Amino acid sequence: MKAILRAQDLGKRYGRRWALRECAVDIPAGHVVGLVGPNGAGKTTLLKLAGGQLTPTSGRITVLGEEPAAGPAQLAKVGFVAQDTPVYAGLSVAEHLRLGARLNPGWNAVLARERIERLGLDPAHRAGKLSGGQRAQLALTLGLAKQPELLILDEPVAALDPLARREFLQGLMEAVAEQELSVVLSSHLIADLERACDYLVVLVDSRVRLAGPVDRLLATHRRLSGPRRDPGRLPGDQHVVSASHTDRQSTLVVRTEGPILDPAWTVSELTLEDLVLAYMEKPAGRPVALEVQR
Ligand SMILES: Nc1ncnc2c1ncn2[C@@H]1O[C@H](COP(=O)(O)OP(=O)(O)OP(=O)(O)O)[C@@H](O)[C@H]1O
Repeated sequence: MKAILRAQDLGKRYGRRWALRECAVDIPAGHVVGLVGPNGAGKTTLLKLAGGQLTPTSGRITVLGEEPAAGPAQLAKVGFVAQDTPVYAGLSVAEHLRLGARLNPGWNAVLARERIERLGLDPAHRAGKLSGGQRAQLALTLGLAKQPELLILDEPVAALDPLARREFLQGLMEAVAEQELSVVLSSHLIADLERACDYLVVLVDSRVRLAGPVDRLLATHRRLSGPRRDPGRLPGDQHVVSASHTDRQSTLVVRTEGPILDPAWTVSELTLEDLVLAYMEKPAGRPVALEVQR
C-alpha cells in the first residue's frame, strides 16, 4: 500500500539542538494518524518537515512518494493547517473561501460553504475579529475544502469546544471513509485521539518510540501486576516498556506477541492513554523504537 509519510534516519537540528533524530516511520494511506508526545518532543518539527516548511538536517522524508512541496501537483495533494491556524486578519470569511477557490485546483466550494453555514460563521466577518476557536474552524474548513490526499493538522482541536471537537473529528473520520483522504494530526488530547485515530505515532525526546495501527498496538501490550520482580528476569519475548515498584509489588507494561503464562501476574489490557503514557515515561536505558505493522 502507498505510504503517505515515509522517513528514513530523518533529523532536524536547530543550532546545536536536535529537535528530531533518527526518525524512521512508514505510514500507510487510509488512516487517521495520531501524533503524540510531550511538549518539545518534535511533533511540530516532523509535521513541518512533512509539509515542506522545513528541510531536514539529515536523512530523508517523502510524502505521498515525493519530496515534500516538490511542485504544484504535490502541493495540491497535501493540506497543512499549522498550530497557530493562520488566516488573514483583514480578509472576511467569504474572501478566504474565494481565495481558497483561486489557489486550489481541487476546491470543493459546496463543502466549504455548507461547513461555514453549519458553524454559524458570518461570511462578511473579518477573520481578525473571529474568536480563536472560530479562526481554527475557518482554517480547518480551508484545509478540508482543498480536498487533499493528505491533510496534516498540528493540534487542530486545541481551541475548539468539546462539542465542536467531537463534530470535527467525526467529520474527519467520515472524510477518510468516503474520500481518498489520509490525516496526520498532533494532539495532547488522548481521549480525542482514542475516538478518531486508528494509527498512532509516539514521539519522545525527539525520537519515534512507537508507531503502528492502534488495534495492533493494544493487542500486543499488557499491564502485569504482581509480587515484586526484577523486570530483567522476564521471558525473552516480553519487552518491558515501563515499570514501577513498591516494596512488595511490581507493575509493568510489557510488549509481547504471546500469552502471559506466569500465574503470579494479574494481567490487564491497556487503554490508548495507558499505552501512550507508558511510552512517554523516560526509559532507563536508550529507548528502542518500535514500529508495529499488521
Ligand atoms: N525555530 C526554532 N528554533 C530553535 N529551536 C526550536 C525551533 N522550533 C522548535 N525548536 C525546538 O525544537 C524542539 C521540538 O519542538 P517542536 O515544536 O517540534 O515540539 P512539539 O512536540 O511540537 O511541542 P509542543 O507539544 O509543545 O507543541 C523543542 O526543544 C523546541 O524548543
